[in-house]
Amino acid sequence: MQYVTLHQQVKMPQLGFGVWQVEEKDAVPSVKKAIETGYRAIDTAAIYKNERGVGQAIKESNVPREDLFITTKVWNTDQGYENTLKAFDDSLEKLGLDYVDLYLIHWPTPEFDDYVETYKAMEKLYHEGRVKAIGVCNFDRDHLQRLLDECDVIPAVNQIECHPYLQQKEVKAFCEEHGIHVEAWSPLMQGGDVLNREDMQAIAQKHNKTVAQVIIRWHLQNGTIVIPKSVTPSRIEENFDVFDFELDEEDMSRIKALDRDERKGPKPSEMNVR
Ligand SMILES: NC(=O)C1=CN([C@@H]2O[C@H](COP(=O)(O)OP(=O)(O)OC[C@H]3O[C@@H](n4cnc5c(N)ncnc54)[C@H](OP(=O)(O)O)[C@@H]3O)[C@@H](O)[C@H]2O)C=CC1
Ligand SMILES: O=C1CO[C@H](CO)[C@@H](O)[C@@H]1O
Repeated sequence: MQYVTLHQQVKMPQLGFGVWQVEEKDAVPSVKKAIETGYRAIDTAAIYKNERGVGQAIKESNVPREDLFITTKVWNTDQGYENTLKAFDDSLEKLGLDYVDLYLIHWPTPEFDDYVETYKAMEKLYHEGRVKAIGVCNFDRDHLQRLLDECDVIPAVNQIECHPYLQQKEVKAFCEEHGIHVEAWSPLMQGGDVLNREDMQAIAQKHNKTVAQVIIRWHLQNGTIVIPKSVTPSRIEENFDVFDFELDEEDMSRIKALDRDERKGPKPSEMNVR
């Protein structure tokens, strides 16, 4: 496993396991399978409604807590200082843990203008040692700049939609400049068309790998943290089997050329749902 070191000197596995759209009852076998396979980082969120299942799988895995890296997120309706503290307690209780490794703001929802207060509550949790690191999701440069100007703890991570069709050059450059790690959500474009492209299949065949493995490898070689989701045991294994090959410069530049600003999710500035 490869790790990145976050601002808070915490080590985070660069490859983790995402659990959006994994129902509570399926979260237990899926997360247990992931941990057995070797994943040590799990990415959940209050809104995924599976924190109890994730917590149960963690317990049943018998892997020491300190060897696991658990991320959860504060949902839009729980933003604001006091609400965030309550939402965190609720997530912790559901997970059955006494700390989480990374706590993230799920969306900036800029029209409500309360992500700074939300982040300040997360700073309190960080100073109390109840979260090892804090960060954000779906923050554009101007949202990040406000946190840098008005808060004390630099976000450890910005988790954003990122895959070959949406390579996020601008936000990535800003994050790199400020030492904020980029984490890719929907790294496989939710299992979409990109997996069926002939040019991607040619790269995969060259390395005797699948297109999904090539894309995960591309994220890793770009220095991005990556959290593919699957409830299919063979794919859970496949997505982890990416440490025995390397894409060459030609492969990397062919994938780079696929960037076309195509999203699966909303633009951060336009996601103002509460
Ligand atoms: N912060 C945020 O706003 C967001 C965060 N996320 C996080 O990122 C994680 C990953 O993103 P997600 O949107 O789930 O999408 P992914 O890009 O990880 O794709 C998941 C889909 O691809 C399929 N799949 C997985 N592996 C393979 C494979 N090897 N070959 C073919 N198909 C495959 C899965 O099918 P199956 O399960 O049936 O095997 C599933 O349908 C989420 O689970 C969540 O933790 C996601 C969205 C937004
Ligand atoms: O992580 C995510 C998946 O679930 C949410 C909706 O229920 C999305 O908005 C979010 O980006």
